[in-house]
Amino acid sequence: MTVPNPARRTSPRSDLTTPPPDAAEPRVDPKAELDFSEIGDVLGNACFGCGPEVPHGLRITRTGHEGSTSYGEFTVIPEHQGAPGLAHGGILAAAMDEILGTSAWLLGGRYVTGRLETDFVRPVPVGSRVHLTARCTGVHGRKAYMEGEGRIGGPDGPVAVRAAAVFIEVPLEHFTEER
Ligand SMILES: CCCCCCCCCCCCCCCC(=O)SCCNC(=O)CCNC(=O)[C@H](O)C(C)(C)COP(=O)(O)OP(=O)(O)OC[C@H]1O[C@@H](n2cnc3c(N)ncnc32)[C@H](O)[C@@H]1OP(=O)(O)O
Repeated sequence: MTVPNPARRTSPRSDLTTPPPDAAEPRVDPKAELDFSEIGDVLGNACFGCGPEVPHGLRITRTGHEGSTSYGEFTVIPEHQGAPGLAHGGILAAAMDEILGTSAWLLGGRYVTGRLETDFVRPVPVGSRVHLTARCTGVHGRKAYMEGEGRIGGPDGPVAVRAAAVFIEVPLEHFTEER
């Protein structure tokens, strides 16, 4: 298996996903926190990332949060394969999108992913349990800056994937208007 180069940069952030100096500290909305366990109900269980019965979906389980830092897990199944025996990179990016979106949800607004940057640090074998963590690093206007990682071999195992993102707050009409 390829050994990650320790000299490689340790953050996937570009300038676009780095909060500006005047960004505000993230504040968890107590209402969003209360709804945290009911996100599945909000999404109607059809979400590719977290729908518990979506065929071949990621079926990410949200395992808890501390402040805006949220935790989740999923198992890479054969249908998530890219190269033989290994998770497809797009699947790992989708998993990061989901957990980053969960932390954005805790801020209380309706956020969508504007930009998602991903570093694939080590291959993830099919059958792996991936432990996901995400946090908000700052809020600036409608933009929430997010970062996180996915580990294999346990919650404290080596990092396999890192991501940074900008989520943009949108009005309800974003989801309801006809297109
Ligand atoms: C889905 C959630 C449902 C909620 C239910 C509960 C959820 C519970 C957890 C579930 C977790 C799910 C996690 C999956 C989350 C997705 O996967 S969401 C789906 C993927 N994303 C999309 O479909 C978004 C598609 N894009 C768009 O609709 C529009 O481009 C956007 C993002 C709304 C922005 O358009 P806009 O409203 O016209 O905003 P705009 O004025 O252009 O930009 C506003 C600011 O954002 C900045 N910005 C805009 N785009 C970018 C960008 N790509 N990069 C950097 N900055 C940007 C602008 O520079 C601007 O900055 P300032 O000038 O204010 O400093």
